[in-house]
Amino acid sequence: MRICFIGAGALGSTIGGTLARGGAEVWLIDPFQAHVDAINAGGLRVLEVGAETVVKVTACTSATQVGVEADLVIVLVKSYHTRDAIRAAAPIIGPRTVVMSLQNGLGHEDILSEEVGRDRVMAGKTYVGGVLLGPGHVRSGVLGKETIIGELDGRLTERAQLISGTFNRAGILTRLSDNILGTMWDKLFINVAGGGITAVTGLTYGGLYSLPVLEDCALAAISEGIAVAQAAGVKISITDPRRAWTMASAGLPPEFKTSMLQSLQSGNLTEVDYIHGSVVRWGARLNVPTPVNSTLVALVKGIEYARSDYPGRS
Ligand SMILES: NC(=O)C1=CN([C@@H]2O[C@H](COP(=O)(O)OP(=O)(O)OC[C@H]3O[C@@H](n4cnc5c(N)ncnc54)[C@H](OP(=O)(O)O)[C@@H]3O)[C@@H](O)[C@H]2O)C=CC1
Ligand SMILES: CC(C)(CO)C(=O)C(=O)O
Repeated sequence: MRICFIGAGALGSTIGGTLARGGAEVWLIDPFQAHVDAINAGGLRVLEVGAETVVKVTACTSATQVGVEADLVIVLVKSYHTRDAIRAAAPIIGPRTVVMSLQNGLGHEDILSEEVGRDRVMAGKTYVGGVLLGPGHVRSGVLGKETIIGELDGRLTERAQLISGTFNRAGILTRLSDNILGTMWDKLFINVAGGGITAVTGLTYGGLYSLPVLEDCALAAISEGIAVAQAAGVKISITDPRRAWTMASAGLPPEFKTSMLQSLQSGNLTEVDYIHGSVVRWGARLNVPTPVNSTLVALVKGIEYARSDYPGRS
């Protein structure tokens, strides 16, 4: 199976490297030239549970360099780059190409469907983690972490089985779901638990999980998400906010920083619109109040704006 990753940063490199090590034909596509050059020159260095392996994999900065159609395109750019990224991937998308997002948040499948057609789009969520340590060097958190994929209409198709088989053979624990929408909301609750609060406070998980008033705020944000999903008729498996709160920190050290905090600290935009913002948008549609998530969206956007050249800035 020829698998092309659109976005080969922390997670794209982690999952792409693991699939390549497992024997799949993998292409990593990313504009980060130094990263691409390092991978092509010396392989992708993957640090996993203290041991480093070097994986031979091909990287390039543009889909035009691949020269052949992909069987599977996995989208792992930050959410706000999704539309531009899938448009730029047109040269590798043919009649049989499946396009799948493993990004955090909600709404990517609608963007992808608008660009490539809904029949080509599958959905997925992953609990795998990755950190880019430098060009060509990634810390992988694949071990014991589940990935769930599925068709948008819930059918257990041959193509879905093929993809989950390829992932499992490579060592990525993958399950096929006939309720991928529920899976996507379950994962959203995990991100809602700590994303906005840590972005606003600058706290690592050690701090977040020490202060009861922050736990109350997190539980309130998750509860709003659960109420919205239930109003939308989504079959979620997390119905107790405390479960999402506990799951969000499972296996992570006190010094862990959420991706939303990491984005702010590295001077980038966050995915707040796709995480807390999804709860707010769905809540507005269904008449479910979401004041805690609305406040978190406003505050994170305020922090992003404070770094811009806004009128009156001294
Ligand atoms: N890292 C993790 O542990 C996890 C991440 N996720 C999700 O995965 C997604 C990716 O996150 P992560 O890997 O951390 O992010 P990164 O920022 O590390 O990687 C994204 C990469 O995509 C590149 N990119 C931007 N535009 C394009 C484009 N048009 N074509 C190809 N590549 C492009 C970026 O380059 P540039 O920097 O130049 O913009 C960057 O190198 C997010 O939705 C995140 O929420 C989900 C679970 C865990
Ligand atoms: C690892 C986890 C679940 C932590 O909230 C995450 O997905 C993130 O930080 O974006």
